[in-house]
Amino acid sequence: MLFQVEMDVRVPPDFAPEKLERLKVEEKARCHALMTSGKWRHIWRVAGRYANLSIFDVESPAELHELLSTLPLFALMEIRVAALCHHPSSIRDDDR
Ligand SMILES: O=C(O)C[C@H]1C=CC(=O)O1
Repeated sequence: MLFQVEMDVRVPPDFAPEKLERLKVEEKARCHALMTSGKWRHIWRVAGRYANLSIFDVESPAELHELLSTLPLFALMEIRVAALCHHPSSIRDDDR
């Protein structure tokens, strides 16, 4: 199942810089692991914002929630999810 996920990172002004750096390193590693597994299919930076637009390919909404809610930066992110399905005009068979 494909989901569009938009993540806006909201760092409080008083957040400890060294803790943020550690979380960012952990987040990058988790992202790489999930991309390697195929579950995190794409990630793009949203120009002008500390945010990304991602595509996840998972078995269920429950699995997506588990993957997102255990991200190291989860507590600092505002996340919006949209379920995706094949468009009848699409000529691509790999976007189902
Ligand atoms: O930078 C971001 O968009 C937030 C988060 C998502 C992946 C990652 O490495 O950090």
